[in-house]
Amino acid sequence: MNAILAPNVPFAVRLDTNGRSPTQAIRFVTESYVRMVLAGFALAPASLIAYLFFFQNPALKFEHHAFHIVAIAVATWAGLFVTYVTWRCYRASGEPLLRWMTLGFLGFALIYALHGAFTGFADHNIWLFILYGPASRLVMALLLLVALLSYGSTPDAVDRRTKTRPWLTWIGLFLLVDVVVAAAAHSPIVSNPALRLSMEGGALAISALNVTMLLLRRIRSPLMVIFAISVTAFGLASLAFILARPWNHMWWLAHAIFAAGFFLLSYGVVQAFHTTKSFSTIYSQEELMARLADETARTESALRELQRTNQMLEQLAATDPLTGASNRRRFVEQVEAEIHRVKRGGAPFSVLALDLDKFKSINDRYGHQVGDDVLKTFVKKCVAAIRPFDGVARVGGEEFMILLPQTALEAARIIAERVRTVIATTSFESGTQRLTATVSIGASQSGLDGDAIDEILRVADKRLYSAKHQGRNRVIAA
Ligand SMILES: Nc1nc2c(ncn2[C@@H]2O[C@H](COP(=O)(O)OP(=O)(O)OP(=O)(O)O)[C@@H](O)[C@H]2O)c(=O)[nH]1
Repeated sequence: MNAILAPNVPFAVRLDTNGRSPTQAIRFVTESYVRMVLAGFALAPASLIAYLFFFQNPALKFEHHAFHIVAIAVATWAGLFVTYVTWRCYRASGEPLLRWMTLGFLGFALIYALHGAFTGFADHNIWLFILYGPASRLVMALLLLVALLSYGSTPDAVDRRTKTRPWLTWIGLFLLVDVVVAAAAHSPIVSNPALRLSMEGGALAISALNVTMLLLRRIRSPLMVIFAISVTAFGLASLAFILARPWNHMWWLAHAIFAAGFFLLSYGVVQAFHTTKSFSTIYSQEELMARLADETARTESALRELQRTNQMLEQLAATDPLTGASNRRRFVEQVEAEIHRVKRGGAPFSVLALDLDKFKSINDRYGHQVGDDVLKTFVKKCVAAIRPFDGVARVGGEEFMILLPQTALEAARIIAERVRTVIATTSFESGTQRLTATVSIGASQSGLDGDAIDEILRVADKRLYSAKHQGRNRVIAA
């Protein structure tokens, strides 16, 4: 395998002509490809416009009033629906871009509705019917440009979002545009083609400016990419309307391009509605993945912390707070585990029962604090005298037990003797006090002295009390 792979390695490195690693090069190529695909997608209507411009038969027309009325009615209702969804997003996020987009959709719907409603006037006053189209596109293009200019601005305060008055003012303004267009359609200036062309050309220029600014500001969030493609479609639709004559194929194509852009933008709005209710803070897949990784790392570290805390709590719950030795509960668990191990064929274990001699008189003579210090030192000395895996437990006031896994009684006796000697030769210190103490120890072995925990501990206890009765400071193992 290596012989085959080896020549490929320098080849892969040679791919890197600009000092980029191969993965960066591939990334650059794929990102460029995606940009080209998006640009191609946005500009696809241009090829249709060019096709009709060069090959359209000027005699061909499709003048169908009912169809036009239905199409514009659908567009108007869709416009009002999108206005509502965009407004809901704005109410939630307060994003100024969404405020202006809501106004753009609302203005478009209120003006464009008359383009459909006045279809019947096409034969009497064509301008009354036609002019509402460019007027609605111009108004929407303007408001979408302002929307882009407000991209990334601070969200509006909640009380501002809920005010109805500004919305009513804007509705009034849009209705005024309706009236102005009707007046223009009845005035002599309407015969000047510059009127319609300036409105449509204005919409085209503003859409082009909008896309240029988007590209210059390098705004690449997923919804703003949709915004850019849609605005490009609006601009191209205006271009097609400029080149069209009412009812010819270019004219219908212009409607279709505009509708495509409109529905694409409405898709973006609904995406925002279902996610962050915002156009600027919706995340790309990469950002989401990075955030997910961050959150996962945070959760994992919190889990580790929780585990550490749980272990600490478990340790605390199983430990005697004064001496740090295991408590009775933990000791019993450990002995039971040993019993199971022995039952599975393991070597026997032994236990030692230890009781400090005449501890009451230490307390009486030196005080309780000194007694406490003696107990602490006693545990330390025991731990030092036994093996690391043997455990010391405090099972009563000055009563302790030591578990000696895999230890027969004779070995337990030797260990107990070592503990006894260490304690008897220790100088216990507490403040300025120095004192000595002794310990009595009883030992028992699993199997030999019983198989159940109660039996084994009882025998150890019995021997401990024999040690006491025989004069203390001694070990009894049989
Ligand atoms: N300082 C201190 N003393 C304790 C603690 N727990 C129990 N004691 C004392 O330990 C003493 C145990 O005394 P006894 O059970 O009479 O036995 P002893 O004096 O050790 O005599 P023998 O066991 O017969 O050798 C009592 O005085 C208890 O108050 C503790 O946590 N700290």
